Amino acid sequence: MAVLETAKRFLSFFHRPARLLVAVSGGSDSKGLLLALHRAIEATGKADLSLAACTVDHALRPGSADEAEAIAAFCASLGIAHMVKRWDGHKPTAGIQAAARNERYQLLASAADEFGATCIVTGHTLDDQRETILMRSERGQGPGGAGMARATLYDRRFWVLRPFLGLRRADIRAFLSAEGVGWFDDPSNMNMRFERVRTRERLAETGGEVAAAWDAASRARSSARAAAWLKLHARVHENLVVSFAGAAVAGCVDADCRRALLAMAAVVGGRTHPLAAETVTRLMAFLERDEPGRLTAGRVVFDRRATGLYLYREARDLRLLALRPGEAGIWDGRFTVRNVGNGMVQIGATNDGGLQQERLIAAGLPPGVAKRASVSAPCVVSTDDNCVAKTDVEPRIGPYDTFLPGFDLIMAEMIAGLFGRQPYVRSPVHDLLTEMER
Ligand SMILES: Nc1ncnc2c1ncn2[C@@H]1O[C@H](COP(=O)(O)OP(=O)(O)OP(=O)(O)O)[C@@H](O)[C@H]1O
Repeated sequence: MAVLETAKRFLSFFHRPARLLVAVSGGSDSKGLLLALHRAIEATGKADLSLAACTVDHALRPGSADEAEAIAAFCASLGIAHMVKRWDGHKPTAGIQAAARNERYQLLASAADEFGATCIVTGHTLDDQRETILMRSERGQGPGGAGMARATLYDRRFWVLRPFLGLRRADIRAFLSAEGVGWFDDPSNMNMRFERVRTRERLAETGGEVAAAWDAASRARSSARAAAWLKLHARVHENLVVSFAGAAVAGCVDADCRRALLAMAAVVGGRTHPLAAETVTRLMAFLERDEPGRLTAGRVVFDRRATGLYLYREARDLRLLALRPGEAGIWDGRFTVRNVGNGMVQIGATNDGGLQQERLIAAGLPPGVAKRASVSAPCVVSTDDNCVAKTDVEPRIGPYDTFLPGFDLIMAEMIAGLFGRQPYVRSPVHDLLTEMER
């Protein structure tokens, strides 16, 4: 049967020993995944692979706690350790699905920590994939906008693997029915307020044809080309300025190079998302003019000079971040700062641009660029009386540090390296890009 075979094949890719945390919502996909992985381990007698499970109770509707308990009982019947994580924090009225998703991944990662898991596994299916591709392409990412990766690194800590991404939901349901196991149907899956639900309806009408044109392997190849272009042409100075040689800029008409440039711009601007399509059009027109000048987009100044193109953070809206001793936080989306001193500190934009400016000039940047870029450097602007401020500062790779899709790993590694960062955590499966994305 396709479902069980898929589970067995997936397990065969693992570096051993491994402990997989299965994210089980109680819907058919994740319940089918848990059961299929359990049966696959039973059938192959792989003692060096084990399962644990976690259910996130979003506490958004009555009865959710009972459903979580029912999943706990199902796991107990299989002898699988299970944990319920409840979302107790503030729940916004707008964007509830996105907020629930962020919270869910955080809670799953904390469960993975507690279980000593090697990775997290979710039950996304081909049906989910088609919806995602259609939604993203309609949001302006063009036809065939990116789909989900089979493997995504969450928060630089855990790989989230999606072994059923090539399977249809109907097959998983048939597998569960044959095993005599039922599932919950989440009522929010019927709520037409949600974009995903509307997309699902439309796909059902068109038979899923619209969304088929995307494949992870070609995206991974494009990512590799983008990385090669960055290696040749991009330089990072003091983690504040990214420069490109003048001749390289003309290359941005190529889609891969453009993606690389936009990813760098997102890092410099401290943003997780790429620029909107109309802003990209404006930027490309500016670059094609090939004349000295400045354009600001997505909190980044694109400073075009005879010597090249320079990207740096615009000196606006640089907020303060207060950190207690031992605490870490993200400043301006661009730097993770940890307070390793003994007093409270406030991080803000530098009040001594002069020193930074000298460093940037010494690194070979035009004085005008050095001057403008230096004022967006992080710095301790105040600390408690009689305390010595001490901080660890690390640059953030905004587009990839929270969710890094496997097909962008090569480009993300290149960017992280240019910013002097350690490589991302390795995936627990062999040869991620060739085997997982096939
Ligand atoms: N409440 C939950 N508790 C544990 N796992 C969950 C929960 N909700 C979803 N998941 C996991 O995520 C998978 C996808 O679920 P669903 O399609 O509802 O989420 P999504 O919001 O579309 O996906 P994404 O994880 O990309 O946000 C499920 O198969 C399951 O593995």
